[in-house]
Amino acid sequence: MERERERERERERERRRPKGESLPASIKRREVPNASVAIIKIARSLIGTVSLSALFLPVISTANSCSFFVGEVDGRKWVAIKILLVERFFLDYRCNQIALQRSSGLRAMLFLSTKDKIIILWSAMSTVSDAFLRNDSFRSNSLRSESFSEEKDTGTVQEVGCLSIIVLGASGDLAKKKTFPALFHLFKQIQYVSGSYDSEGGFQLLNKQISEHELSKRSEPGTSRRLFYLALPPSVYPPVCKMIRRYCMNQSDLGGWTRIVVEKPFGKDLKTAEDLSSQLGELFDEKELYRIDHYLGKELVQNLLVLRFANRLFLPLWNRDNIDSIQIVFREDFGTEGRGGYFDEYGIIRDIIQNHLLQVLCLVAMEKPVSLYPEHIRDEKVKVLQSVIPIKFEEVVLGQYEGYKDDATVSDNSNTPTFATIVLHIYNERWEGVPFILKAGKALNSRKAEIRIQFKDVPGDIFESKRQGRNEFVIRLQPSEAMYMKLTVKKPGLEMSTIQSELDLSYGLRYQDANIPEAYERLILDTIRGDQQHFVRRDELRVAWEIFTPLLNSIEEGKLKPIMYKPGSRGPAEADELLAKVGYVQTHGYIWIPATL
Ligand SMILES: NC(=O)C1=CN([C@@H]2O[C@H](COP(=O)(O)OP(=O)(O)OC[C@H]3O[C@@H](n4cnc5c(N)ncnc54)[C@H](OP(=O)(O)O)[C@@H]3O)[C@@H](O)[C@H]2O)C=CC1
Ligand SMILES: O=C1O[C@H](COP(=O)(O)O)[C@@H](O)[C@H](O)[C@H]1O
Repeated sequence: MERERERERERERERRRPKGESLPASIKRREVPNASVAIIKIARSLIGTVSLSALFLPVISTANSCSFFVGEVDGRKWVAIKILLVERFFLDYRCNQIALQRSSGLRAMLFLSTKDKIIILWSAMSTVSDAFLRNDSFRSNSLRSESFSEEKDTGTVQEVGCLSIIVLGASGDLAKKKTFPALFHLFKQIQYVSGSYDSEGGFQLLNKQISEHELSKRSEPGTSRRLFYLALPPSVYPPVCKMIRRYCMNQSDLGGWTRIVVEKPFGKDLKTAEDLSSQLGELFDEKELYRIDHYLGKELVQNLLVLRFANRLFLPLWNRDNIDSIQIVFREDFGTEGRGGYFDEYGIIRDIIQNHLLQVLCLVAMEKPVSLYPEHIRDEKVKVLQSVIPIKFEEVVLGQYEGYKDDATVSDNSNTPTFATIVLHIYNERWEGVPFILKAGKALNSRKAEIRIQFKDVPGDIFESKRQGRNEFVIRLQPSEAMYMKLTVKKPGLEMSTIQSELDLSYGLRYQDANIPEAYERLILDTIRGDQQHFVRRDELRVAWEIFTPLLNSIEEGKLKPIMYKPGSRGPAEADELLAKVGYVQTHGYIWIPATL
């Protein structure tokens, strides 16, 4: 109540405050409701070539109101725009864009006194952008331009050309479920062109249609941007990419580009993945290829680096001295549902573990990157993967749910696992001896994805609290994003006894007004920005396959067989036994009581 009253008082103070008050004399604030055009005009007149590209327009025009701040420091003009009711991502993106346009101006702004209103405003936007600003704004311009390679790619040329996103595989399951909803949410404009993937005429027609579209948008030759999204089976990637290379490349010498987004599965094992990489590598540079893994676009996955490296609290704890085991878990409460044919060829290890869970493992286990520059992050991910030692088959439990083979598209004697628990070990200074347990299953009793970090027992425990359970730090990726730390506390009351409780950061409660974007929306925007941080690099992919290929071969040869489990169960009991064997201690009697406001 008191907090609410204080907030109300603050709102009232804000209402009464004359506009511009408490800003330095050289800074003016203007309120502009629904003002995309006005903002662009004013920004242009102020700092010349501000490019608020097509991407910004829908964002700004859907915002409820915009405030922008203009100022002059040491004779240099700058502008900062605050858009209300817009997702955090766009704020970050916009900040970057302004930084790109006038990095000297922005830095001048940040060099103002920390009590300055502007800094408070920017910090208030979001912790992530705050961290970004603090980390990045004081870096050299060359590093910044590397991080946001649009600028690097295009030199001094602004990206103003027409943007076309071409989805190949438009009638498929992935396009329907993920790609189109994300694109529609972002751009609300979709045209459909039909043609065959192996016909030259089809791609010539496609090129004609895109060119006409670009002309209709008055895009200067050389500036247009074409993003090809391959929502296709990997077998057709090479022929389709050849056609794109031959018939659909745009003239890109004035800041335009062509980029290719490829979906998993990137191959079936080390050899097929490497063959595919080589074939695509002959047609496109690595910087043109975006291997998408949508788990890297999830809010709490993107939070991992901030959590680990922006919080002093975790730095000394995050290692073998304190952590006993780490689980990365994916559970789905439905089966293959019409995707049996695809799934039977790939199985749960290729579908979920080799990509999504392994990517999460990288972010949990990697060392601190030199900077947030995408290549520095991906270098660290590769290093941690290279430190994974060969999987021991006795530390693997496979399962298949009863009824899986009833699907007409699944072979009657299928050996394909729909469930797997696999223990990985990372042989380095930080993690030797800590099991990383990757668990994934379909048709289980619940749907969730989480990271569970279990700490070691307290040495010399005078409270004997270990019987209450160990400390666990849980990062729940979905559903209902949350981070919570299970702690032992004194049971409230006269008695000196202990109970399990939690420090709980439930996103739904803490960030009630925040709109968490879909993973695909973020990643598509990243491809347009040219930011490859959240995409899988070729060498990363190769090591990921090196880790799992021997196990996959043994399953294919029938040397390892899945244990049957009931749909709607926890999966094979042997999986929980394996967990106990590698040291996981389940907490009993812990009851979570959700907080209320
Ligand atoms: N902010 C929030 O939303 C919070 C929510 N909670 C909720 O409180 C509940 C309890 O939390 P918590 O203790 O962390 O999670 P759970 O009790 O769900 O699971 C804890 C661990 O025990 C394992 N486990 C569960 N059942 C068995 C079993 N029968 N045999 C062997 N292992 C088992 C789980 O495996 P597996 O991963 O396979 O299920 C998991 O590793 C959960 O529902 C949680 O979501 C708690 C705190 C905060
Ligand atoms: O990549 C895949 O992911 C989905 C699960 O995605 P989520 O974002 O809902 O967790 C899974 O159902 C599918 O089998 C797999 O191919």
